[in-house]
Amino acid sequence: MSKLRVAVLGAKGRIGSEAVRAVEAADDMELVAALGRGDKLETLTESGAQVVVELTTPASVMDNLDFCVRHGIHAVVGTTGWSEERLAQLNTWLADSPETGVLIAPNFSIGAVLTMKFAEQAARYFESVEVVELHHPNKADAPSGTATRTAQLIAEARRKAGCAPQPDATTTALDGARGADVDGVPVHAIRLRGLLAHQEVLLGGEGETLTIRHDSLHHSSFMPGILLGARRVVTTPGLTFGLEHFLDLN
Ligand SMILES: NC(=O)c1ccc[n+]([C@@H]2O[C@H](COP(=O)([O-])OP(=O)(O)OC[C@H]3O[C@@H](n4cnc5c(N)ncnc54)[C@H](O)[C@@H]3O)[C@@H](O)[C@H]2O)c1
Ligand SMILES: O=C(O)C1=N[C@H](C(=O)O)CCC1
Repeated sequence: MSKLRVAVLGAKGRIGSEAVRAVEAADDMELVAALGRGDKLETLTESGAQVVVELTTPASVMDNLDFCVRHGIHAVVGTTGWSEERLAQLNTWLADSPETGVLIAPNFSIGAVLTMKFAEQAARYFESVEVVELHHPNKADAPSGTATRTAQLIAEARRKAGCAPQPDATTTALDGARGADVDGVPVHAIRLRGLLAHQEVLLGGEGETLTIRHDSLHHSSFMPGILLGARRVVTTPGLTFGLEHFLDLN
């Protein structure tokens, strides 16, 4: 059977360099290009890449995806910074290239995907819910893509269940003291040397609390998800948001 021809964008970065090694080690894949900042995107077409693993920066990701989708190259995207406007733009490009698949995964680690799922399930049973994400201090964006997605899933679950707004008597607060408001859910971002990627979802009800915590201790935690994404995206046209859609979680 022929091997899947995979390219990595952001190949010298923290997660990109790990992805290069993971693709090289996968029996069913061939690494055909490993591009860094300033490298020509035409290398992707010249190398016959079928799937691009996009692990760059929010400033670069849209131009890279524009190129990939225009050339019918599928993409697995871990880069953060997704807004409704960006997703709409990407969907417009995909409409002109209906065979092409793009997976955007706020987090590729199975534990983080399960954290999001468990938080979504638990959200409607508790009066209060807040998200704390903790990352290495080289991270460029806050809150993390994972925390943003977690908060959105929680908010949606609470809306569907008709939950009342969260109790919070705070009337005076220093800017930022109550975190960022993501769809009504407070999200707090910690940046600390020694950490990689961690998240706690704190839920509180009368007389009890529930804490759901996940820790990525090494970039290797993201690799099975990236490889699964690359295998599945080639037969899944259009936009898929979240690795959970490629996992049998129900
Ligand atoms: N979804 C996930 O599971 C997951 C996990 C870890 C990191 N991330 C995200 O992945 C992104 C990268 O994270 P990182 O920690 O590796 O950052 P990093 O800064 O270490 O790496 C980014 C790399 O991309 C390169 N780059 C920038 N523009 C480029 C371009 N146009 N073409 C090719 N390369 C380009 C940079 O030079 C750098 O080497 C961030 O958005 C981060 O949040 C996602
Ligand atoms: O290290 C990072 O940067 C990470 N970014 C993603 C996010 O913003 O959620 C996933 C975890 C690691």
